[in-house]
Amino acid sequence: MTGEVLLIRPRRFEDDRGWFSETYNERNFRQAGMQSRFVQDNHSLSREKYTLRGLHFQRPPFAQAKLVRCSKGRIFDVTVDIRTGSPSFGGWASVELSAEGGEQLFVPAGFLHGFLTLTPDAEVIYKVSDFYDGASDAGVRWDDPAIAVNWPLPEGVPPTLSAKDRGLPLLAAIDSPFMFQPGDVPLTEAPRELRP
Ligand SMILES: Cc1cn([C@H]2C[C@H](O)[C@@H](COP(=O)(O)OP(=O)(O)O[C@H]3O[C@@H](C)C(=O)[C@@H](O)[C@H]3O)O2)c(=O)[nH]c1=O
Repeated sequence: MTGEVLLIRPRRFEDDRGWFSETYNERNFRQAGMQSRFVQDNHSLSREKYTLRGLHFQRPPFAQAKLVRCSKGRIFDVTVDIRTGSPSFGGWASVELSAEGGEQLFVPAGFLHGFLTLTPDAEVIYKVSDFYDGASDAGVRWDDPAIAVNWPLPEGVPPTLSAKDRGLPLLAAIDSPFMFQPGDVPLTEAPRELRP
C-alpha cells in the first residue's frame, strides 16, 4: 500500500490531430512511486452541476486505493485522512481535476474520497485496487463540521446528493478500520506531484 495522496499529470503528446496520453502505465507509475495494482475500472456521469458524491470508502478486506480522473468537464476532488494515529487524521485536501488538464488523483486506502461536479454532465473515470463489495461500502457525511471541507458551492446552493449520501454518519460515529503505518505520509494541503 502507498500511504500517500499523489497528484499525477500524465504527459500529453500534441500534434495536428489533437493529443495522445498514457492515462495509466503500470511500470512507469510504479517507478514514479505509486504501487497499487488495479482490478476494476469505474465510470460515472453526473448530469447536474454541483452534484456531490461522497465521502466514501470500503472497509477491509475490500479497502480500495483509487486513481481518479475527470474525462468530461471539471470536478472538485476531495480526500480525507481517516487513518487512526495519523498526524493529519480528519484533515482534507482537494484538487481540481478536469478533462482539459488530464490530472489524476491517487487516493490510497485509509482515506475518504468524494467530489463535487463544477460543470453539467461531468464524467469521472477511476481505477480501484479491489472489487466493489456492497456490504463493505461505507462513508461519512460530506458536510461533517469536524472535517469542514470548503466545497466551492455558491451561497445557499445545496449539492445534488444520493439518498444514501444524505444518510451517511459523521466521522466520529464510524470506527475507522485503518491505522497510520510506518512509512505512511501525513496528508498535506497540496499533494505531491508525479510526472510519470
Ligand atoms: C461504486 C460501485 C457502485 N455500484 C453500484 C451500486 C449502486 O447500485 C450504484 C451506484 O452506487 P453509488 O451510489 O455508491 O455510486 P457513487 O456515489 O458514485 O459511489 C462512488 O463515489 C465515489 C466518490 C467513490 O469514491 C467511489 O468509490 C464510489 O463510492 O452502482 C457497483 O455496482 N459497483 C461499484 O464499484
